[in-house]
Amino acid sequence: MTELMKAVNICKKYVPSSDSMELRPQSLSLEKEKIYVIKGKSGSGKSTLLNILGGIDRPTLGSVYYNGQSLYDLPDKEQSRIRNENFGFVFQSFNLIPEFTVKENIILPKYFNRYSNITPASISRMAEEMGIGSLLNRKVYQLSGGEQQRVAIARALITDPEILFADEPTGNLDSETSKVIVNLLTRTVTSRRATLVVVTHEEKLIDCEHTDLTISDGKIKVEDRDNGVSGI
Ligand SMILES: Nc1ncnc2c1ncn2[C@@H]1O[C@H](COP(=O)(O)OP(=O)(O)OP(=O)(O)O)[C@@H](O)[C@H]1O
Repeated sequence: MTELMKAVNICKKYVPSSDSMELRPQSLSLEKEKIYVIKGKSGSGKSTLLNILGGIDRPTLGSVYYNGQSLYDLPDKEQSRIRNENFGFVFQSFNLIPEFTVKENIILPKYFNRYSNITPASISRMAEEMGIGSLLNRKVYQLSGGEQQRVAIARALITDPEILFADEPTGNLDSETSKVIVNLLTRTVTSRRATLVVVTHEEKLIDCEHTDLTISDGKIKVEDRDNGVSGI
Protein backbone atom coordinates (compact mmCIF):
# COMPACT_ATOMS: atom_id res chain seq x y z
CA MET A 1 0.00 0.00 0.00
CA THR A 2 1.28 3.47 -0.88
CA GLU A 3 0.80 6.37 1.48
CA LEU A 4 -0.88 9.37 -0.11
CA MET A 5 -1.49 11.67 2.80
CA LYS A 6 -0.32 11.82 6.37
CA ALA A 7 -1.68 13.94 9.21
CA VAL A 8 0.85 14.28 12.02
CA ASN A 9 -0.30 15.31 15.50
CA ILE A 10 -3.18 17.33 14.13
CA CYS A 11 -5.59 18.88 16.57
CA LYS A 12 -8.32 21.49 16.32
CA LYS A 13 -9.54 23.93 18.91
CA TYR A 14 -11.89 26.54 17.48
CA VAL A 15 -12.09 28.70 20.61
CA PRO A 16 -8.62 29.17 22.12
CA SER A 17 -9.97 30.14 25.57
CA SER A 18 -12.27 27.11 25.83
CA ASP A 19 -11.37 23.90 27.65
CA SER A 20 -12.80 21.69 24.95
CA MET A 21 -10.87 20.58 21.89
CA GLU A 22 -12.82 19.48 18.80
CA LEU A 23 -10.07 17.12 17.66
CA ARG A 24 -7.43 15.90 20.09
CA PRO A 25 -3.83 15.52 18.85
CA GLN A 26 -3.39 12.44 16.73
CA SER A 27 -1.76 11.13 13.58
CA LEU A 28 -3.37 9.46 10.60
CA SER A 29 -2.22 7.96 7.35
CA LEU A 30 -4.30 7.74 4.15
CA GLU A 31 -3.29 5.32 1.44
CA LYS A 32 -3.75 5.55 -2.30
CA GLU A 33 -6.84 4.03 -3.91
CA LYS A 34 -8.67 3.48 -0.64
CA ILE A 35 -12.05 4.58 0.65
CA TYR A 36 -12.23 6.31 4.04
CA VAL A 37 -15.54 6.84 5.78
CA ILE A 38 -15.60 9.53 8.48
CA LYS A 39 -18.28 8.67 11.03
CA GLY A 40 -19.42 10.01 14.38
CA LYS A 41 -22.26 11.76 16.14
CA SER A 42 -23.44 15.20 15.07
CA GLY A 43 -20.87 17.77 16.20
CA SER A 44 -18.16 15.15 16.77
CA GLY A 45 -15.80 16.84 14.28
CA LYS A 46 -16.37 14.97 11.01
CA SER A 47 -16.42 18.04 8.76
CA THR A 48 -13.55 19.51 10.76
CA LEU A 49 -11.39 16.47 9.98
CA LEU A 50 -12.41 16.43 6.31
CA ASN A 51 -11.62 20.13 5.95
CA ILE A 52 -8.22 19.75 7.62
CA LEU A 53 -7.29 16.84 5.32
CA GLY A 54 -8.69 18.67 2.28
CA GLY A 55 -6.50 21.73 2.82
CA ILE A 56 -9.51 23.93 3.59
CA ASP A 57 -9.04 24.47 7.33
CA ARG A 58 -5.62 24.71 9.00
CA PRO A 59 -5.25 22.53 12.12
CA THR A 60 -4.55 24.38 15.36
CA LEU A 61 -1.35 22.35 15.68
CA GLY A 62 0.23 19.62 13.59
CA SER A 63 0.88 19.10 9.89
CA VAL A 64 -0.79 17.48 6.90
CA TYR A 65 1.57 16.00 4.32
CA TYR A 66 0.38 15.36 0.79
CA ASN A 67 2.81 13.48 -1.41
CA GLY A 68 5.50 14.37 1.14
CA GLN A 69 4.80 18.15 1.15
CA SER A 70 3.56 19.90 4.27
CA LEU A 71 0.35 21.32 2.85
CA TYR A 72 -0.22 24.21 5.26
CA ASP A 73 3.44 25.29 5.13
CA LEU A 74 3.26 25.89 1.39
CA PRO A 75 2.56 29.40 0.02
CA ASP A 76 -1.19 30.04 -0.37
CA LYS A 77 -0.94 29.93 -4.16
CA GLU A 78 0.67 26.50 -4.09
CA GLN A 79 -1.94 25.24 -1.60
CA SER A 80 -4.69 26.41 -3.99
CA ARG A 81 -2.97 24.77 -6.94
CA ILE A 82 -2.85 21.41 -5.12
CA ARG A 83 -6.50 21.74 -4.06
CA ASN A 84 -7.57 22.63 -7.60
CA GLU A 85 -5.48 20.07 -9.45
CA ASN A 86 -5.26 17.11 -7.10
CA PHE A 87 -8.30 17.28 -4.84
CA GLY A 88 -11.99 17.17 -5.71
CA PHE A 89 -14.84 18.26 -3.42
CA VAL A 90 -18.50 17.28 -3.19
CA PHE A 91 -20.80 18.86 -0.61
CA GLN A 92 -24.22 18.15 0.85
CA SER A 93 -25.68 21.29 -0.74
CA PHE A 94 -24.22 20.51 -4.20
CA ASN A 95 -22.67 24.03 -4.53
CA LEU A 96 -23.69 24.36 -8.17
CA ILE A 97 -24.71 27.54 -10.01
CA PRO A 98 -28.49 27.00 -10.44
CA GLU A 99 -28.93 29.35 -13.43
CA PHE A 100 -26.16 27.65 -15.39
CA THR A 101 -26.72 24.52 -17.43
CA VAL A 102 -25.33 21.13 -16.46
CA LYS A 103 -22.62 21.52 -19.10
CA GLU A 104 -21.68 25.00 -17.86
CA ASN A 105 -21.40 23.75 -14.29
CA ILE A 106 -19.18 20.81 -15.23
CA ILE A 107 -16.92 23.05 -17.31
CA LEU A 108 -16.35 25.56 -14.47
CA PRO A 109 -12.93 24.15 -13.40
CA LYS A 110 -11.70 24.89 -16.91
CA TYR A 111 -12.31 28.60 -16.43
CA PHE A 112 -11.26 28.83 -12.79
CA ASN A 113 -8.12 26.74 -13.16
CA ARG A 114 -7.37 26.91 -16.88
CA TYR A 115 -7.83 23.19 -17.53
CA SER A 116 -7.19 22.72 -21.21
CA ASN A 117 -7.96 19.00 -21.12
CA ILE A 118 -11.66 19.61 -20.37
CA THR A 119 -13.26 19.35 -23.80
CA PRO A 120 -16.86 18.98 -25.03
CA ALA A 121 -16.08 15.29 -25.61
CA SER A 122 -14.71 14.74 -22.08
CA ILE A 123 -17.76 16.50 -20.61
CA SER A 124 -20.13 14.31 -22.62
CA ARG A 125 -18.28 11.15 -21.56
CA MET A 126 -18.35 12.21 -17.91
CA ALA A 127 -22.05 13.11 -18.08
CA GLU A 128 -22.86 9.73 -19.65
CA GLU A 129 -20.93 7.97 -16.89
CA MET A 130 -22.86 9.93 -14.27
CA GLY A 131 -26.19 9.12 -15.93
CA ILE A 132 -26.92 12.75 -16.86
CA GLY A 133 -25.94 12.59 -20.54
CA SER A 134 -29.39 13.71 -21.66
CA LEU A 135 -29.45 16.66 -19.24
CA LEU A 136 -26.39 18.58 -20.44
CA ASN A 137 -28.35 21.61 -21.67
CA ARG A 138 -30.80 21.76 -18.76
CA LYS A 139 -30.51 24.48 -16.16
CA VAL A 140 -29.47 23.05 -12.84
CA TYR A 141 -32.45 24.56 -10.97
CA GLN A 142 -34.70 22.34 -13.08
CA LEU A 143 -33.05 19.14 -11.79
CA SER A 144 -33.89 16.86 -8.86
CA GLY A 145 -31.54 16.66 -5.87
CA GLY A 146 -30.09 13.35 -7.04
CA GLU A 147 -29.46 14.74 -10.52
CA GLN A 148 -27.82 17.83 -9.05
CA GLN A 149 -25.50 15.68 -6.95
CA ARG A 150 -24.53 13.74 -10.10
CA VAL A 151 -23.59 17.06 -11.71
CA ALA A 152 -21.53 18.00 -8.64
CA ILE A 153 -19.71 14.64 -8.75
CA ALA A 154 -19.07 15.08 -12.49
CA ARG A 155 -17.65 18.55 -11.86
CA ALA A 156 -15.43 17.21 -9.06
CA LEU A 157 -14.12 14.33 -11.16
CA ILE A 158 -13.64 16.13 -14.49
CA THR A 159 -10.18 17.29 -13.35
CA ASP A 160 -9.23 13.68 -12.52
CA PRO A 161 -8.35 14.34 -8.85
CA GLU A 162 -6.19 11.99 -6.81
CA ILE A 163 -8.48 12.39 -3.78
CA LEU A 164 -12.18 13.12 -3.69
CA PHE A 165 -13.48 14.67 -0.46
CA ALA A 166 -17.23 14.34 0.01
CA ASP A 167 -18.99 15.94 3.00
CA GLU A 168 -22.42 14.38 3.58
CA PRO A 169 -23.03 13.97 -0.18
CA THR A 170 -26.40 12.32 0.48
CA GLY A 171 -27.52 14.62 3.29
CA ASN A 172 -30.23 16.24 1.15
CA LEU A 173 -31.39 13.09 -0.65
CA ASP A 174 -33.99 10.40 0.07
CA SER A 175 -32.77 6.95 1.03
CA GLU A 176 -33.19 5.34 -2.39
CA THR A 177 -31.34 8.18 -4.17
CA SER A 178 -28.68 8.12 -1.43
CA LYS A 179 -27.96 4.49 -2.22
CA VAL A 180 -27.54 5.25 -5.92
CA ILE A 181 -25.28 8.26 -5.27
CA VAL A 182 -23.05 6.42 -2.76
CA ASN A 183 -22.71 3.56 -5.23
CA LEU A 184 -21.86 5.99 -8.04
CA LEU A 185 -19.23 7.69 -5.87
CA THR A 186 -17.48 4.50 -4.75
CA ARG A 187 -17.65 2.94 -8.23
CA THR A 188 -16.30 5.95 -10.11
CA VAL A 189 -13.55 6.66 -7.57
CA THR A 190 -12.47 3.01 -7.62
CA SER A 191 -12.43 2.82 -11.42
CA ARG A 192 -10.21 5.95 -11.52
CA ARG A 193 -7.90 4.46 -8.89
CA ALA A 194 -8.46 7.56 -6.76
CA THR A 195 -8.94 7.86 -3.00
CA LEU A 196 -12.28 8.78 -1.45
CA VAL A 197 -12.72 10.49 1.92
CA VAL A 198 -16.42 10.70 2.69
CA VAL A 199 -18.36 11.99 5.69
CA THR A 200 -21.62 10.14 5.96
CA HIS A 201 -24.33 9.02 8.35
CA GLU A 202 -25.21 6.34 5.79
CA GLU A 203 -22.16 4.13 6.21
CA LYS A 204 -24.34 1.03 5.78
CA LEU A 205 -24.70 2.03 2.13
CA ILE A 206 -20.98 1.55 1.51
CA ASP A 207 -20.84 -2.03 0.31
CA CYS A 208 -17.18 -2.21 -0.71
CA GLU A 209 -13.95 -2.54 1.22
CA HIS A 210 -13.23 0.64 3.17
CA THR A 211 -11.71 2.08 6.34
CA ASP A 212 -13.85 3.70 9.00
CA LEU A 213 -12.53 6.80 10.77
CA THR A 214 -14.88 7.05 13.73
CA ILE A 215 -14.65 10.22 15.83
CA SER A 216 -15.70 10.13 19.44
CA ASP A 217 -14.67 12.60 22.17
CA GLY A 218 -12.19 14.15 19.74
CA LYS A 219 -10.36 10.88 19.10
CA ILE A 220 -10.32 9.06 15.76
CA LYS A 221 -10.63 5.29 15.73
CA VAL A 222 -9.37 3.62 12.53
CA GLU A 223 -10.97 0.30 11.51
CA ASP A 224 -10.70 -1.60 8.23
CA ARG A 225 -13.90 -3.10 6.91
CA ASP A 226 -12.93 -5.96 4.65
CA ASN A 227 -16.36 -7.20 3.78
CA GLY A 228 -17.57 -3.67 3.22
CA VAL A 229 -20.60 -4.17 5.41
CA SER A 230 -20.11 -2.09 8.53
CA GLY A 231 -22.31 -1.85 11.53
CA ILE A 232 -23.99 -5.20 10.88
N1 LIG B 1 -15.87 27.76 12.61
C1 LIG B 1 -16.19 27.25 13.80
N2 LIG B 1 -16.04 28.01 14.92
C2 LIG B 1 -16.34 27.50 16.15
N3 LIG B 1 -16.76 26.23 16.37
C3 LIG B 1 -16.92 25.46 15.29
C4 LIG B 1 -16.65 25.91 13.96
N4 LIG B 1 -16.89 24.89 13.09
C5 LIG B 1 -17.30 23.85 13.84
N5 LIG B 1 -17.32 24.19 15.16
C6 LIG B 1 -17.69 23.30 16.26
O1 LIG B 1 -16.83 22.17 16.21
C7 LIG B 1 -17.55 20.97 16.51
C8 LIG B 1 -17.39 19.99 15.38
O2 LIG B 1 -18.05 20.50 14.23
P1 LIG B 1 -18.17 19.68 12.88
O3 LIG B 1 -18.96 20.51 11.92
O4 LIG B 1 -16.82 19.26 12.47
O5 LIG B 1 -19.00 18.42 13.35
P2 LIG B 1 -19.74 17.27 12.49
O6 LIG B 1 -19.41 15.98 13.15
O7 LIG B 1 -19.37 17.43 11.05
O8 LIG B 1 -21.25 17.66 12.72
P3 LIG B 1 -22.59 17.34 11.86
O9 LIG B 1 -22.72 15.86 11.74
O10 LIG B 1 -23.68 17.94 12.70
O11 LIG B 1 -22.43 18.05 10.54
C9 LIG B 1 -18.99 21.39 16.77
O12 LIG B 1 -19.17 21.51 18.16
C10 LIG B 1 -19.10 22.75 16.09
O13 LIG B 1 -20.04 23.56 16.73
